[in-house]
Amino acid sequence: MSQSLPSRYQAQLDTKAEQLRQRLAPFTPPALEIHPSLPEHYRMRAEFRVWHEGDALYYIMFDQATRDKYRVDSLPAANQLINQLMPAVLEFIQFRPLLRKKLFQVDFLTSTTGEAVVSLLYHRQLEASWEEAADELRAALNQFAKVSIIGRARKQKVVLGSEAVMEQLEVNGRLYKFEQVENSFTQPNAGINQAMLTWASDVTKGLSNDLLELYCGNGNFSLPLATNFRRVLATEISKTSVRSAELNIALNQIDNVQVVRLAAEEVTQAIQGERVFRRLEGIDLSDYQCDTVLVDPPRAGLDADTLQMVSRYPHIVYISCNPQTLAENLETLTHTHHITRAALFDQFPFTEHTEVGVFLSAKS
Ligand SMILES: C[S@@+](CC[C@H](N)C(=O)[O-])C[C@H]1O[C@@H](n2cnc3c(N)ncnc32)[C@H](O)[C@@H]1O
Repeated sequence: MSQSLPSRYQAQLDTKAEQLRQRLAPFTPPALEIHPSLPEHYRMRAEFRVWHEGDALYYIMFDQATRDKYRVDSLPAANQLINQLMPAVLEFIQFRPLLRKKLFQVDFLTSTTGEAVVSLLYHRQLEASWEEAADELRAALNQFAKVSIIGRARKQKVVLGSEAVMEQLEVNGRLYKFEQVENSFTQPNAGINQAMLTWASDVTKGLSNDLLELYCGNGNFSLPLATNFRRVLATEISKTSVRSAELNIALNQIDNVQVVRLAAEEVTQAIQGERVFRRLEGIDLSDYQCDTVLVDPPRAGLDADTLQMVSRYPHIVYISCNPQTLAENLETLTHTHHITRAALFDQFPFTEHTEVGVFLSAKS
């Protein structure tokens, strides 16, 4: 008899937890805290290639191992809204050449508040008649949610509605509003994101002075953590995300977070006084007393200079989407720090991906 979904879910989580325990074992962490996800319908965004075959039109994805394409009519990992929008988009487009011609990809970005941005990507330029047809599609999809449509082609972007969804996440009983912009980084699993924010808030409770944050995205961690610190200096490389973080600070009426567009490598240069940045005009770095640093880097982890810089802070919160590069960085960080908390966040159930949070304190 085949296993039920809850027991298959638990089995995959147990495997991930065991693999992570083994990977972290050389660094003698405390007991691993485990944050399970919903077993399905947890993804707030999804991207599909579109396959044209005669009159037929369907979504495809690619097998990670073989790169073979396979047809996708629904995606259990994606939330209900995406699963409603998926067939509705294709049915509408199938016999409308204006919308269908040279369409090669459809992206869905949704929020728990019932908003969606559907992006249609084309290998052709989009004319005014495309816009009229896309408006009709938007009206048809509005029965499911507040839907915006974006048409993308080479050097062209047409926005019908908004480029973003407005997400709401609850951390320690407070609701935070986050603008999440199409085509820029946002955490895909809203429930797990909420768990990560609550965990980061918990591990930094009782710390004093200021927080330095690298890779802050749209201010996802910056805003909920602002209550634990006197001030937060949050940095990020992407212009879109920095603009979004600034908007999110205003939306949530938070007055102790400053966002600056700086790559992690540039933060190191600025802090060490090696380079002066116009983007830091009006900000006196020596005014900040950052005893804590939070990093949430891409899969590559921290570069050598950032790693050295981070290791000089008494407290480090490290959020990682790649246990392998986390372990490589921990080989350096555990010379000066020990791990006082470690958590597995099952951001991507039934995949080989594991999200990890580690809190380190300087050895006395
Ligand atoms: C894993 S995401 C985390 C974003 C954010 N902390 C969140 O929770 O949504 C990594 C972020 O790092 C940014 N990034 C990538 N390379 C960077 C670099 N060299 N310096 C600074 N930020 C970078 C990306 O734009 C992205 O927003």
